[in-house]
Amino acid sequence: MGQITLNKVDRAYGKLKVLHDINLDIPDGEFTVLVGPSGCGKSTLLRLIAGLDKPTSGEIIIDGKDVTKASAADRGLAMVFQSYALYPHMTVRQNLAFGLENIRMPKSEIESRIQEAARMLEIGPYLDRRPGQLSGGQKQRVAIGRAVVRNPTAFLLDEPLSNLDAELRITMRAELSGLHERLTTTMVYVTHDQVEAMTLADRIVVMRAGRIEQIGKPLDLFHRPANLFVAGFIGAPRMNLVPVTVTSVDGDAVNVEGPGGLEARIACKDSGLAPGDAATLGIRPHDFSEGGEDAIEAEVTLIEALGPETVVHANTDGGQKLVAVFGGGAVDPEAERVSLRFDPERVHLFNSDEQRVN
Ligand SMILES: Nc1ncnc2c1ncn2[C@@H]1O[C@H](COP(=O)(O)OP(=O)(O)OP(=O)(O)O)[C@@H](O)[C@H]1O
Repeated sequence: MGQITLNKVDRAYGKLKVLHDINLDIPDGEFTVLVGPSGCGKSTLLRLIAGLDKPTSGEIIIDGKDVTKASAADRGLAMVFQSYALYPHMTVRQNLAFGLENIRMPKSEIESRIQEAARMLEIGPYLDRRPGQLSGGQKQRVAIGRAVVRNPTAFLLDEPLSNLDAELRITMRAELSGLHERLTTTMVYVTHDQVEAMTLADRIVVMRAGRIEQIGKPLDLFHRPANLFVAGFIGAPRMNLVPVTVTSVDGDAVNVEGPGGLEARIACKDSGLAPGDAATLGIRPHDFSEGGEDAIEAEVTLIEALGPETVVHANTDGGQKLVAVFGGGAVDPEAERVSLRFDPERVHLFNSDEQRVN
């Protein structure tokens, strides 16, 4: 089992409140990823679950048991850190065995767990080396191995891949995903890398300034962000956020106008918007196509030809910056102006409280 529940959890350091009213239910076996900008409280939340820190108020329940006041050792969880946290003077084998020897596990059981973890993580050839004789990727495998041998109720991983180079991160990402599939153990994973979040998570928890903004499956967050913050945070390049004015509202649509001659009729019922209201139109860079009627005219500021894709940066006549992504070769790399068209069915409309209304 590995069901984790947080009820009304707050954490303050003196007067600084870093977590506000966190309510989160992580089902057994789920891969949950906590994302958000630097300083939003992801690591603090993970440390509270781990028992390395205690909430100022609220409760933490693991498998139906209130562990709010329990020590880290009594929670049956295993943590993996960005910095690996291996003992430098011990061999890999000793690093893996250390926690198990401390709880006086029989030697034969320790050895069989080490062999199993070594096989799973392909670290068998390095068991007699010290951490200083390993590459970054190998060290991180050992750090994960040390968690695996403990057979924990849940894995808590704090940016485990951020010290690795780009190529290795991709490999390790796939391996972590495979590990979760094999072990089916709950994993709670902190990252600020949204590709990691999108590819690893069963559910993503998006945080901002100590609060949860939205919890959902990766593609639900991408297609149905609850608010402007989540819309801007999930997806790369970032969603274009264009200020618009509501010109009219009828039963099932809102008409808006904006910079560069932008005019759009967006299907939405009960938006609460009225003519004259300020709103924000969200358009994903991949949802633009070139030219046609109703297009937004803009001056090109940069074209990045990446091969399979071309990223166009442009400024509308009203000074609105836009980013559009087209297929490779779809745009003349020397173009000075561009006409950007979007499908009103694919855009997002946000009210002045930053909530999505369509
Ligand atoms: N021991 C502490 N004392 C005082 N403030 C702290 C302490 N630990 C964390 N904070 C503050 O709490 C806030 C949240 O920090 P936390 O490390 O949880 O953020 P994070 O989202 O994990 O950030 P990052 O992505 O940069 O690691 C920050 O403003 C940080 O300065």
